[in-house]
Amino acid sequence: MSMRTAKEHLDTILDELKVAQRQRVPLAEAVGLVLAEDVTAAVDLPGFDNSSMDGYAVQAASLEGADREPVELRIVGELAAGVARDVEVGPGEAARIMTGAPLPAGADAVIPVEQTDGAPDGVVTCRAAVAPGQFVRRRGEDVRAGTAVAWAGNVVGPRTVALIAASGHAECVVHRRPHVLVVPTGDELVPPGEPLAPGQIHDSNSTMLQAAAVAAGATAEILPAVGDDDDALIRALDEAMGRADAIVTTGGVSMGAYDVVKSALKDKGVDFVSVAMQPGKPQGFGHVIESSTRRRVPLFALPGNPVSSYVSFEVFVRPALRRLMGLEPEVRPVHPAIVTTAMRSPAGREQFARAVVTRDAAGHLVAEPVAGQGSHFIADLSRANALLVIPAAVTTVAAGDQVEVVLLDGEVCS
Ligand SMILES: Nc1nc2c(c(=O)[nH]1)N[C@H]1C(S)=C(S)[C@@H](COP(=O)(O)OP(=O)(O)OC[C@H]3O[C@@H](n4cnc5c(N)ncnc54)[C@H](O)[C@@H]3O)O[C@H]1N2
Ligand code: MOO
Repeated sequence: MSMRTAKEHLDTILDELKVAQRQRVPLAEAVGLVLAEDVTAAVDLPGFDNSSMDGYAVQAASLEGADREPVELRIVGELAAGVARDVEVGPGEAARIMTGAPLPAGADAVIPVEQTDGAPDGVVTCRAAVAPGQFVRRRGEDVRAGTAVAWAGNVVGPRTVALIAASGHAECVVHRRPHVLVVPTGDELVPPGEPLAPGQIHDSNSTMLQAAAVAAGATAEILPAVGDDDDALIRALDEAMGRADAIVTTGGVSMGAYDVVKSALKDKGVDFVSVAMQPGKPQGFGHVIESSTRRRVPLFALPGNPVSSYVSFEVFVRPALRRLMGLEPEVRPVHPAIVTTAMRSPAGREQFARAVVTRDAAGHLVAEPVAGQGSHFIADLSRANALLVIPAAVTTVAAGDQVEVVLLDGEVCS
């Protein structure tokens, strides 16, 4: 087995991945995805001159001096939001108007109802002058029909979908959301919630990897655990890979007598390598080919130890899924933090230790490594909110040293 750095392994993976195909989807399904085409407004925004206040549409000239001496105007009609503009306002006239209703022909301003006696019909008494254009939202002042409102490469969020919807579209073209197949392996695995026989454990990696894939923006499903049998693994993959954009297996990649993923896939396009990192040393990556369609699907063979599996997903699979989705950046940012306790790290292996990161009174990040740094400590993995990254050349870290941390849940609390 060749030995490579985590960065080299990630670069190898990213080099071999292409951004997912484009697909037209309803706006609600586009959130979190990247636009593959510019979006052009089909309509002006606002679509017509309209009122920003409940009040009366008037000619501003009719209310000259109304701030000194109230002016009476004849009510010639009423406009609610959603109605056609079938009223005309002349000098000395007013039309009762609601917020969002079209400004009637002839009117050039709106006096808010609070500055009048609020008469529903007949004559309205106005106690303020208005400037031309006051409380009028002009057609096209926000967006002109035919102009671009969102661009290929933009990540679609709630505000983008508001604009695209207002601009006249129910759908947009994005890079497809990848679907991930999570494939647990090992005769010892039992689905969560089921009773355990001697030697068995609950399959916790699958749920973890599915959740991590969904958190990264993909959809994911879990296949029934495959036993330590090469043919069973190949059959399971071939049956399901038609619906997958990426496959993540867990377990069966090290040196054991029953390491099924490695033995079944090493001649089927997957490279098994040792990565100079801890945890996560044994890794597999390559493209497997669906026998009926010859379609190539990227496959990540992650180690079975729960912490190794999680760290491998974070360091390799998450950036890869983002690449498939056309998202940047590929990796989470690193931040400086002060470590609270001394640590040792193996020579020649980059360490991704788990830590609880908080903010001190001065606002600096402080990283407390969790007690259990072995690859099987699920409780400490769950408690941690950061990976503390120790470079391969560093073997000891003293309390108070500055280290680099990757925050797993975004911001930290103090
Ligand atoms: N002789 C050697 N042994 C091992 C080496 C080595 O270099 N030489 N590497 C160790 C390292 S590092 C790792 S990491 C693991 C990787 O093991 P595998 O990927 O082959 O995984 P398994 O042997 O199938 O399982 C390891 C461990 O994880 C548990 N497991 C597996 N799947 C799940 C699951 N879905 N949910 C929860 N837990 C799971 C499994 O029961 C084992 O305890 O190899 C070391 N050994
Ligand atoms: O590399 Mo293994 O992933 O240490 O536990």
